[in-house]
Amino acid sequence: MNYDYQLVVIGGGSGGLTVAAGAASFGTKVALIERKSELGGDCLHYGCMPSKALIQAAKEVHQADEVNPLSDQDYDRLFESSMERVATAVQDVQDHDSKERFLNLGIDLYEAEAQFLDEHRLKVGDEIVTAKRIVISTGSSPFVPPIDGIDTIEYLTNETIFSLRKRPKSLGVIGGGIIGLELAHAMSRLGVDVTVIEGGNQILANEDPEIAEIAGHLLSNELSILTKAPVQKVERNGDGAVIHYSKDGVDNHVEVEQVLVATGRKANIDGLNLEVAGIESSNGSISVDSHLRTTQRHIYAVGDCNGSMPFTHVAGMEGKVAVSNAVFGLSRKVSYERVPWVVYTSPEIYHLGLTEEEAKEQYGDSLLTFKTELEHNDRFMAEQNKAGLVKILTTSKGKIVGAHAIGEGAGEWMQEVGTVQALNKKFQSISNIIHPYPARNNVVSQTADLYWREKLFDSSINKALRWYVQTFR
Ligand SMILES: Cc1cc2nc3c(=O)[nH]c(=O)nc-3n(C[C@H](O)[C@H](O)[C@H](O)COP(=O)(O)OP(=O)(O)OC[C@H]3O[C@@H](n4cnc5c(N)ncnc54)[C@H](O)[C@@H]3O)c2cc1C
Ligand SMILES: NC(=O)c1ccc[n+]([C@@H]2O[C@H](COP(=O)([O-])OP(=O)(O)OC[C@H]3O[C@@H](n4cnc5c(N)ncnc54)[C@H](O)[C@@H]3O)[C@@H](O)[C@H]2O)c1
Repeated sequence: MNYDYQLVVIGGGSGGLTVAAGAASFGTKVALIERKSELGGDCLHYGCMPSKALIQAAKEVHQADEVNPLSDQDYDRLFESSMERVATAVQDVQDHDSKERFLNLGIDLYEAEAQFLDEHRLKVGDEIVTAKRIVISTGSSPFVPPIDGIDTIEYLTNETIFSLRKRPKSLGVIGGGIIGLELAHAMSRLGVDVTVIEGGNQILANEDPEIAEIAGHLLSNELSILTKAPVQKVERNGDGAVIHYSKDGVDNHVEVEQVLVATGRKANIDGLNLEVAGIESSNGSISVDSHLRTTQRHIYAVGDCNGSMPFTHVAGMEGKVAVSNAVFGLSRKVSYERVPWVVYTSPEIYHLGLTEEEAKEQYGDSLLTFKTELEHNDRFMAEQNKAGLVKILTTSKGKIVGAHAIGEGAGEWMQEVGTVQALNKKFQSISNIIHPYPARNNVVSQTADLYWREKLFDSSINKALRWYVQTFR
């Protein structure tokens, strides 16, 4: 059978753009279908980019306030200009991800919603497009739980919060995950009175509990955080809202001007008509095997829509694997073991691999844990940024199984551990790398030195060496 395209990609976000550009650069005849008028997806328009722009603007406002306390009028003005700055930043990246760039790669662009008619045919607006192979990369949207009264208020999500121009006096954030905390912290630094209400036992449920506890403690200096406080009901209150939650079995409430719902994500699969193409889903996401193939061997799914790990760098990594498999017919597998992530609160949190609890369960007594508190590092002392911790988990031979840190800039300097792990080197090898003093990554080599202290200085080898030196030298 002849097809219109060798490859059709559905969704022009982080995953879809990687696949379309990668496949086209190897001569594949590619169509990219995106329902929105611009390419870039969630990361560019409602996610990574606007949130990081906002975090930076808010950090600068916070620093200004520390030097010279800001008035209400100052905050109103700076809130508006920070939001304008976010829009400019998004536009800058948009220009880079322009349609022209993809058209110049020889890709045909369709601006329409795609829907399967069968396993090789798609309805794209008024047209029918046929494809030999298909990659689905339709991303995810905010999941809004069925909280009583939620439809009676005008709540914000990550899709609407960046459109605010007027500073709300107060904001209730339902959900203390990454989205909730990054945005809550930025908003509080822009002069908004923020309360985060998290139903679970800890904020940042996926973080190592010790790191999450430090984060909760530090963030509480700038905003209110409630844990073990599931939100049960919301009500309209004039132009604002009342959020009802229960804490320790006692019902309580908070009155706020605006509500941000940050309670997780749901894959964008509803309108795709997956059933007619024989594509199965499970727990609301498209089911894929380790080659990213769906239940139809010629159809792949990458990024947030397959429910693996909802990060841009994962969508990109999966996109590259999908290109290898769909374009070259290889059988490359995905692995999530070495995927780091960063929470861009201030200070930042770096996460790689297993938490201490998970690692203990897997490695038992053979697990080694190396920790350095930032207050024991010269640079962090010099900068008076002493709050924070580095925690590395290794096997007895030094294989890195988990790496966690909270500290100023941790997202950058901790990646050294991720790089060493990716190169299949042992943690202690960092000890032999000369770090410029006093770069912040000295705290990583300082932590690696602890491995040698444990292995050499406190061991029987050390006793033998001491005996040798004292007896013969
Ligand atoms: C507030 C926030 C902050 C974030 N910050 C970070 C961060 O700092 N670092 C990080 O790694 N990740 C971050 N993420 C996560 C990141 O945005 C996502 O993991 C990433 O965008 C997923 O890429 P994707 O290609 O799977 O989906 P998307 O980028 O969402 O792209 C999917 C595209 O498919 C289109 N589409 C959907 N259905 C159809 C259809 N039927 N037909 C045609 N088109 C369709 C959509 O319009 C969309 O453009 C953040 C997310 C949020 C919400
Ligand atoms: N820096 C980054 O890389 C970055 C930034 C933002 C988002 N992301 C990605 O987006 C994903 C989704 O983030 P998220 O924060 O929306 O989801 P999440 O699942 O991490 O957090 C949602 C939180 O909401 C809580 N919750 C749910 N219902 C509740 C209720 N009724 N009352 C109180 N609390 C309730 C949950 O217990 C949970 O802790 C992240 O896991 C991450 O992969 C990444």
